[in-house]
Amino acid sequence: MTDTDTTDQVESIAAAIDAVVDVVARAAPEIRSGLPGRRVAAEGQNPSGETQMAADVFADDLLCERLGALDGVGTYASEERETAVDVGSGVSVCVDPLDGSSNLEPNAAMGTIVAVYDGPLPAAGRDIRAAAYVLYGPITTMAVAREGSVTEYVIHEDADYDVLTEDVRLPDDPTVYGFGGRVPHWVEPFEAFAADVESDPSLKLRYGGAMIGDVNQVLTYGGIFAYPTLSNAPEGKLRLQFEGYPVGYIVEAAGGASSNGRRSLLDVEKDDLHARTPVYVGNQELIDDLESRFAE
Ligand SMILES: O=P(O)(O)OC[C@H]1O[C@](O)(COP(=O)(O)O)[C@@H](O)[C@@H]1O
Ligand SMILES: [Mg+2]
Ligand SMILES: [Mg+2]
Repeated sequence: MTDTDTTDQVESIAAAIDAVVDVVARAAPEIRSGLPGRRVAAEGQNPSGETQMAADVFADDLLCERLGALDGVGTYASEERETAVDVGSGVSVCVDPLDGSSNLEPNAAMGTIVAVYDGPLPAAGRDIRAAAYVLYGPITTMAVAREGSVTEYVIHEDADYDVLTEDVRLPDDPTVYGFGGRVPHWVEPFEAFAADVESDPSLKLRYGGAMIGDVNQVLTYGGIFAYPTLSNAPEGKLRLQFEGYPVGYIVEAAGGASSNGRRSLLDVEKDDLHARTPVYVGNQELIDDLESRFAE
């Protein structure tokens, strides 16, 4: 491969990332406005064995169609479909079309997550070139991580979007934590860590049940989000390609840390597209402390 090829490749990946981010931002108001009639179960289950909501299927179909049509996108995969779809040549795009869709019924926050990999799927964490999430909160925002920095945008109803914050950084002094999974299923090292976090007077529980909402609080206030290993599910619940890698990449690009309990999420490798992983993301010192419990 020549130097020119390498430069061309870098440029075409950057152009594909620009296009993916633009499509996701512009689709967000449409996804949001498509939710009201779709807060009901669809017929099928997703490959993780979870009941799909009509909104999961709707968002997946819409994103597959729009992202799959882009020049420079080679593969589309999502949490909602068994196998990746070959859509051309270029980067691989992995999507969690609706993150936290069990929040549809109680009308609480949800997200859309996208990861762009330079390589075939299932990709390695270090193949990730960009990651983004949309947060459907009281307003619609989007965080985009690429080249080691995170930019936050506000997305307007007409699908235009503006920069809110450049170079988003986790605050140095963490104040929030949110831990998923049933407490009786937490394992001893995590229980001990959680007990210390709970007794720290500078930290308070803020847990909303959609990873993207909970992670965005960590990005905003500093702290830690975990969906941990569980005694009845050692790999936890969240999926590496669609949730673990992108959220780890975003939090690390914002100056925080990510872990599966032992190493950065980006260094975890699994050869199943829908493989799960424990997820711990937040301020470096909290992740270091967490990892030290699992190392004991
Ligand atoms: O229902 P539980 O066990 O509280 O799990 C909550 C976690 O599951 C998720 O909803 C999984 O994501 P999906 O909604 O995309 O399946 C996370 O957003 C959230 O952190
Ligand atoms: Mg999810
Ligand atoms: Mg989902």
